[in-house]
Amino acid sequence: MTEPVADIGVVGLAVMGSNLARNLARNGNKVAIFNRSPEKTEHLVVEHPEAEFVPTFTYEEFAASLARPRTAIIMVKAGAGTDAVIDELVRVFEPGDIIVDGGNAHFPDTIRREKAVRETGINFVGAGISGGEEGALNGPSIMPGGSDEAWVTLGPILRSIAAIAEGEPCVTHIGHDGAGHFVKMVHNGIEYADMQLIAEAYDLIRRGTGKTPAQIADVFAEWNTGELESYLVEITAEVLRQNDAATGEALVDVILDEAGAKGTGAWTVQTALDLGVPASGIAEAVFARSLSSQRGQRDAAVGLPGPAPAEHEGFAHDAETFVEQVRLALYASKIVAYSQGFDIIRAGAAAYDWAIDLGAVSKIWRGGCIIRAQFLNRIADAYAAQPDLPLLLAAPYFAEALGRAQDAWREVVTVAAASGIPAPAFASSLAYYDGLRADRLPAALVQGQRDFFGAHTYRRVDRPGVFHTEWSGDRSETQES
Ligand SMILES: NC(=O)C1=CN([C@@H]2O[C@H](COP(=O)(O)OP(=O)(O)OC[C@H]3O[C@@H](n4cnc5c(N)ncnc54)[C@H](OP(=O)(O)O)[C@@H]3O)[C@@H](O)[C@H]2O)C=CC1
Ligand SMILES: O=C(CO)[C@H](O)[C@H](O)COP(=O)(O)O
Repeated sequence: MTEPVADIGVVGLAVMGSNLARNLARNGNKVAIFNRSPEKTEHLVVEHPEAEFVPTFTYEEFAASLARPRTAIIMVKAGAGTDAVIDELVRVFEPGDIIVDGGNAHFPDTIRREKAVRETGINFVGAGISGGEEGALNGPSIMPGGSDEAWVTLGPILRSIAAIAEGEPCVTHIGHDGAGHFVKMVHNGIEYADMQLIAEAYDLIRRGTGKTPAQIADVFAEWNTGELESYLVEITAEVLRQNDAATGEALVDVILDEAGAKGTGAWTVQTALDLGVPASGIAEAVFARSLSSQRGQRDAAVGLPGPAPAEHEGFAHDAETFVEQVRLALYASKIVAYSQGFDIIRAGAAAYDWAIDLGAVSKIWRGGCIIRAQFLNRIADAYAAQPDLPLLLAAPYFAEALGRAQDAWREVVTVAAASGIPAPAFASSLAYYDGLRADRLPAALVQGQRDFFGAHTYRRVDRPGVFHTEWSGDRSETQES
């Protein structure tokens, strides 16, 4: 019989779980490991003897190896795999033990699982973990939900393995039940938007200036020394600089232009729609990936009228000026994407009764995760100055940056449209910004139309109340009681 020698266990030893287990071991924990296929367990033990893992091959053995109260982190394929592992752990665990799901679970699943597991007396914590392979090993950003009771035990463990940014661990108790996975979902939605904006910036620079991918890598490397400093800008330079060994071409030119997606971006947009939050920049990023993968429709659209980007190649007369305009447009659009992301979190917190501290969220995203960026310090500052900030992009720092970017942002969107270069995230971010600023929106006409065909009523600018016009009668106005 296995002795209860381990402080913590990890179930699921693929990329994330194996590296997280090593991170836990490096930080003074005795780690029990288990994977459905035993080969992964055996492999990890052989590859990393320094970690002194406790290998286990049945759930009974896994539970027996853990000191009480038992704590296990699940890192398996989200969905049915997570449910299967939870069922097994609930079978072998006892009241007071803690099960942490560190995968990319959809937050309604986490709410459901937390409720079901709580009834057994076992604590269930859905924790978003970001940082990929490197982050899991060296320090991810961690977004745990779950109960206050579980956080007392988990907090010190998670703090010991999280990334450190500005001297602070990138982990905080986000809120109860599904709050952690909700925030991780929005993190990924912002990730989609950031990646799409960067991709549009690359495309515009390439077509506008004729620079090679390697030259554009230099542009991104330079941008990474300023206000755009971020992990995604940094790795963009790396990807653009990479040559394909087989052809000698830039790797980016031999990668099929059809973007994949595992679903977290779509969940973010679906949630934003449900909550009535106009997360248009994030939505465009998700749709841009979908469009890229519609190969049949893209083939059917070849030859349709419109400017042919090739004819406009090198349209930027002053390459350096254009590159700077794109930089400013990227920064402004990025501000919009983050502002929309924080709006989704605020709306989610209200809808699900989670006390989410938006400033704390911005702080734990400063290190370890995929969207880590210098920029998040400015967001943290904005929430520190005004914790109930109604609109992030209107905070003084961002308002100034948006002011500075105005002309360039508009010029880049104009030039993209005129040249037939798709820049949906840039364009929708600008339209969103203009929509917010507008003194008056054509929504008034939409209200009139709704009242016309469906007696849906409207409110007036000059007096309170709800009104309807008798459109099919004498067109007099009545006030609803
Ligand atoms: N990869 C990344 O960069 C990131 C991933 N995540 C999330 O972390 C989790 C793990 O990701 P990753 O390491 O990439 O691994 P995968 O998502 O590829 O999942 C593979 C792991 O899941 C296990 N598994 C699948 N189905 C079952 C099942 N029914 N019962 C038991 N185990 C099962 C596999 O076991 P077996 O070996 O037996 O097949 C394997 O250990 C996922 O939820 C993912 O979304 C989060 C952040 C970043
Ligand atoms: O969670 C992550 C990082 O935070 C993953 O990298 C993310 O799942 C990637 O998503 P997609 O495959 O949809 O691009």
